[in-house]
Amino acid sequence: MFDPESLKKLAIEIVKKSIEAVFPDRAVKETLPKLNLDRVILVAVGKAAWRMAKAAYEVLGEKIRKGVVVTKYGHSEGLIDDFEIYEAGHPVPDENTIKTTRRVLELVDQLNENDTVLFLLSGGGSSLFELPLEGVSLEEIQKLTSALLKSGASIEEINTVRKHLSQVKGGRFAERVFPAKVVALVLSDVLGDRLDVIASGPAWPDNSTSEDALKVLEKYGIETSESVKRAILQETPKHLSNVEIHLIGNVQKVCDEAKSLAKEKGFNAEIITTSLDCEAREAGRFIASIMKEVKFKDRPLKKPAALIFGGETVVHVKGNGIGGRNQELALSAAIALEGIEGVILCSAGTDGTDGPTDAAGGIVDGSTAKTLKAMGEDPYQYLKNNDSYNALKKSGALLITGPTGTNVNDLIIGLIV
Ligand SMILES: Nc1ncnc2c1ncn2[C@@H]1O[C@H](COP(=O)(O)OP(=O)(O)O)[C@@H](O)[C@H]1O
Ligand SMILES: O=C(O)[C@@H](CO)OP(=O)(O)O
Ligand SMILES: [Mg+2]
Repeated sequence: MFDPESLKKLAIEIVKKSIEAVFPDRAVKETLPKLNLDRVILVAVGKAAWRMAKAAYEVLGEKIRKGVVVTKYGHSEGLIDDFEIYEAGHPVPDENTIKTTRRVLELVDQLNENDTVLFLLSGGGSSLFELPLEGVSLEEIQKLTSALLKSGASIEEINTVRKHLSQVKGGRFAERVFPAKVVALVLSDVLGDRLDVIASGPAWPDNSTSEDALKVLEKYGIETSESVKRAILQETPKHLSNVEIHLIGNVQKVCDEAKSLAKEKGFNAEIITTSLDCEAREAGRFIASIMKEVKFKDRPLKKPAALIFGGETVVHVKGNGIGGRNQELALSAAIALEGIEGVILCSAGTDGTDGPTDAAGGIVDGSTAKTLKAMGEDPYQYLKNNDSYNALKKSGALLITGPTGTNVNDLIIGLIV
């Protein structure tokens, strides 16, 4: 039915088309017309900010009085009318983050109760939209962010800390906009779609407390200064009266699309989970074990089968290699699938940038590990050193899409024939 090359092409096609289904322009254009907005100040923040802003401009045009966009380096695609377009640091904030956030606050400070801020929010916003509380320096925030990212802490834990050190996170941006109104369109890259966790919830009441934040630092043994601890004790807002939020895209949507595409191609398809959140290498091995079950025992699905997973695994980085959670998951699966024919696994970050690399993820089969060994390389050593990027590069198993403009977690599909 499928030779290895056509199976690989099919897997890539399903992943790419599924990601296209959650492109921000489609999601914004479906929602905006229903909101009857006029004379808005547009603020777009996150990895998908540029495309969300462009789509909003195409729908609202002159109804937008002013537009400010801040996104990750390399993620803006030119001018949008007379909007102010900025790029800043991700996943660690930098000087441009601070400069742009000050500019946004300067704009919203001039608003009154008759004004509306159209807030287009997507993942990555925690690093791209930040102004630390008084007494906390950018350097301290940068150090804390890097330590938290490497610690294996979940995004919910990371953002619990970040919300308690910021003038714009944990609902404080909506507070600053008051008495003007915030209408927010949100692309979720957080499992369970918690609105106070996505991009650290700038326009949503914070469900976490100062105590929760201190507990996260203790749990991961992360040292901080006295001034940071004092800042954390300032509690975030728990109620907001000026916010309307619309969730316009998430990992469920991208998995639904993958399932229907796989079924169209004649596969028995099932979404196994949309909340995959364990260590990437364990996920890779476990998914490979289910793929073997289908291959040799036709369960839980009969061949030809498509297993679909959504979520956001974590990587506890100990080695000094380069990679990302999708690349690490793919390499781990490749090791477990070695020698098995008629299986392919593709794992991709929907934003197109997996970890600090230019890859979206990896696409592996039963020959990937063998290819590395034939070069005298040991796939397991690469995994141990968190060097999945180089292992997949050497074996021609990197998945490159370029920044996709969207950001709704990770999509993994396993095809078995
Ligand atoms: N060498 C590596 N191997 C595997 N994962 C890594 C490596 N370096 C960083 N990471 C992981 O990449 C994550 C950040 O990647 P990124 O794709 O930018 O996340 P997101 O898309 O959620 O912003 C970090 O949480 C870290 O755990
Ligand atoms: O900005 C953030 O807080 C997170 C979650 O929304 O996004 P990312 O993991 O892409 O940095
Ligand atoms: Mg990413």
